[in-house]
Amino acid sequence: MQVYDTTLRDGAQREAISYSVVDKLAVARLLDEFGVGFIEGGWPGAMPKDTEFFRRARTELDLKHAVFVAFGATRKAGVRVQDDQQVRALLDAETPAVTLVAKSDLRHVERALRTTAEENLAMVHDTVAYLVSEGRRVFLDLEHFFDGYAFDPDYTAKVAATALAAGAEKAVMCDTNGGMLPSLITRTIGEVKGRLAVVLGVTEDEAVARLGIHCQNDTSCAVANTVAAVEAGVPHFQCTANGYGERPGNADLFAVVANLQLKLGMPVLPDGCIEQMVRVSHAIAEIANIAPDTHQAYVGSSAFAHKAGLHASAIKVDPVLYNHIDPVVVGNDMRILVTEMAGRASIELKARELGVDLAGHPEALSRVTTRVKELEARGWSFEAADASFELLARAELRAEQQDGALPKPFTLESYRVLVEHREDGAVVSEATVKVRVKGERIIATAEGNGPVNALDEALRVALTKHYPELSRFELADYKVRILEGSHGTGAVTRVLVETRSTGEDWTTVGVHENVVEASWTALVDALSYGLSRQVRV
Ligand SMILES: CC(=O)SCCNC(=O)CCNC(=O)[C@H](O)C(C)(C)COP(=O)(O)OP(=O)(O)OC[C@H]1O[C@@H](n2cnc3c(N)ncnc32)[C@H](O)[C@@H]1OP(=O)(O)O
Ligand SMILES: CC(=O)C(=O)O
Repeated sequence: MQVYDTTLRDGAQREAISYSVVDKLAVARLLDEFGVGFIEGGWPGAMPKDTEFFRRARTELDLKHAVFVAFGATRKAGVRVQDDQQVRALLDAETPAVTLVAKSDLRHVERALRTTAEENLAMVHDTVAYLVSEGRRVFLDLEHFFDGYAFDPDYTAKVAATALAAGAEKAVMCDTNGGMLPSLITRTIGEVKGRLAVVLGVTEDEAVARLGIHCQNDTSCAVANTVAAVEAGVPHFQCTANGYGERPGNADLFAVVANLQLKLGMPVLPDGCIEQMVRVSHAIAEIANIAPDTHQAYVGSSAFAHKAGLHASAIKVDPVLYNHIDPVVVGNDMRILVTEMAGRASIELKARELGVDLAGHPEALSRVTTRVKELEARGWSFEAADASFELLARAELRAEQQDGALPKPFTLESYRVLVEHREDGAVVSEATVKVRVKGERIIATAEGNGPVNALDEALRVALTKHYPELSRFELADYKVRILEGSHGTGAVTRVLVETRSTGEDWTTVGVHENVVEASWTALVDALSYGLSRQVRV
C-alpha cells in the first residue's frame, strides 16, 4: 500500500495556510516520523518558496521512511517537453519521484487547456516518458477523473492508459471537484479496471493495481471515498494531514490511515508509527497556525470524550463498551465530562481521574451528582473547570467522612472594588480585601487595569506573606459569558479562570448575577486549588 501525503502541496492550497520554507521542512520531518511512504513537497518552478524548499531539502531533509516527490503539470500544449520550463524545474528539484497533473476530462481539455484531445494525450505521453527516461518514478494525477469518466468514459480511460503505457507507476484518479460518494467511487473503479485491463492487455487485478485515489472533501465523503477505493483494490491513496486542502479540504490522512489499519487490518504504516498520530496531527496544526479541531476523528481532544451519564455507566464496567478503539493506540486519551448530563458513574469516573475516590462513598457520590446538576441548571459549567469540580468532590467526601470542611487558605471578611473614571479619560480600578489567614487579620489594597485584576492583585498582596508560592501563579486566561436567566431569574454571568504555575494549569468557574462576584468565586477557587496542590493549607 502506498501512503502518499500531499499536505505540503494540496494541503497548502487551504485558505489561510502559508508555510515558510522552515515550516515545510518541519512538516516534512513530522510526516516522515509518522511513516508515510511519499511526501509531495510542492510545485518547484511555480513559486520561489517551493523552488527554495526543494533546494534546501537536498541537504537539510534526511527522510527515513518517505520518498520525496516534486509536483507539476504536463508540458504545455504545442511545446517540446525538453523545452518546457516547468518540466525543467521538476528535474532540477532532483527528487526521486515526480507527480504530474493532467487533464482527463475532455471538456477541460477543450475549454480550459484550449487544445485537442490528441494533443493532451501527447502531452501526457511525452512528459511521463521523458521524466522516466531521466530516472524519475512518475505518478500521474488525473484531474477531474470521475466527472470526466461520467461524461466520456472512453477518453478518460485513454488518458490513464496513455500515462501507464508511457511508464507512469500509478494513474491517480482525482475527485477534483469533490462531488463523489463512496458507492459512485466503487462503481466507477469496477468499470475502469475492466476497460484498462483490455487496453493494457492485463488482468483486472493487475489493472487496478496500477491506480491511485485522490479525493477532495466537498461532499464530506473524502475519507469514505478513499477507503472505498482502497477496498475496491486501489493500492495508492493521497491524503493531507488533518484534511487540509482547497475548499473544504482533502481526505484526512489520519482518519484514512486509522480506518485502514485499525478497521480493515491493513498494515499501512511501519510498526510503532500509528501511536504518533495525535502528536503529529497537533504539531502540524501548530505549524499551519490553525487551532486543532477538537472534534476531529481519532486525534481530536474530544474524540474520546464522554458526556452522557449512560455512556459513563457502561464505561465504568469496561471502556471498550463505548469506545470504537482503545484511544491509546492512536496516542489519544479517553475523558469523562462532568455536566448536567452526568450520572453517578460519570461523577465517579471523573473524580477517579482527578485522584478523588468516591467509589466507596455512595452518599458523597450522590451529593456531588445532585450538586453538579443543581449548579449546572443555574449556569455553572464544570466541563472545562476540573479544578472547581475537584474542590467540590473533595468537600463532599470530607463531609461524608466527617472530617469537617475542606481546609481553606483564608477566610473572607469582605472585599470592595472601586472603578474610577477620571477627568483625563483614564479608568482605574482599586480593590480592598479584608481576610483572615492562619489567625491573622489582613487588609490589603491594590490597583489594577480592571476590577478583576485589582481584586486578584489585592488578594495576592494579602496572602503572599503566608503563601509565597502564589508568586508563581499566573492568571493565564479569563473568559466571561452572559447567560440567559432561568426559572424567572435575570441573566447571570459565568466566568472561567485559567491559572498557570510551573508545569501545571487548571481552570475554575464562578457564576453570579454580578460579574465581579462570579470572578471572585472563580479566583478564590483558583488560588485555593493551586495552594492545595503545592502546600498543605
Ligand atoms: C487540481 C489541483 O489542485 S492541481 C494544482 C494546482 N495548484 C496551483 O495552481 C498552484 C500553483 N500554481 C501556480 O503558481 C501557477 O498557476 C502556475 C505557475 C502553475 C502557472 O501560472 P501561469 O503560467 O501564470 O498560468 P495560469 O495559472 O494563469 O494558468 C495555468 C496554465 O496552465 C495550463 N494548464 C493547466 N493544467 C495543465 C496541465 N495539466 N498541463 C499543462 N498545462 C496545464 C493552463 O491551460 C494555463 O495555460 P495558459 O497560461 O497558456 O492559459
Ligand atoms: C491533483 C489534485 O489535487 C486534484 O485533482 O484535486
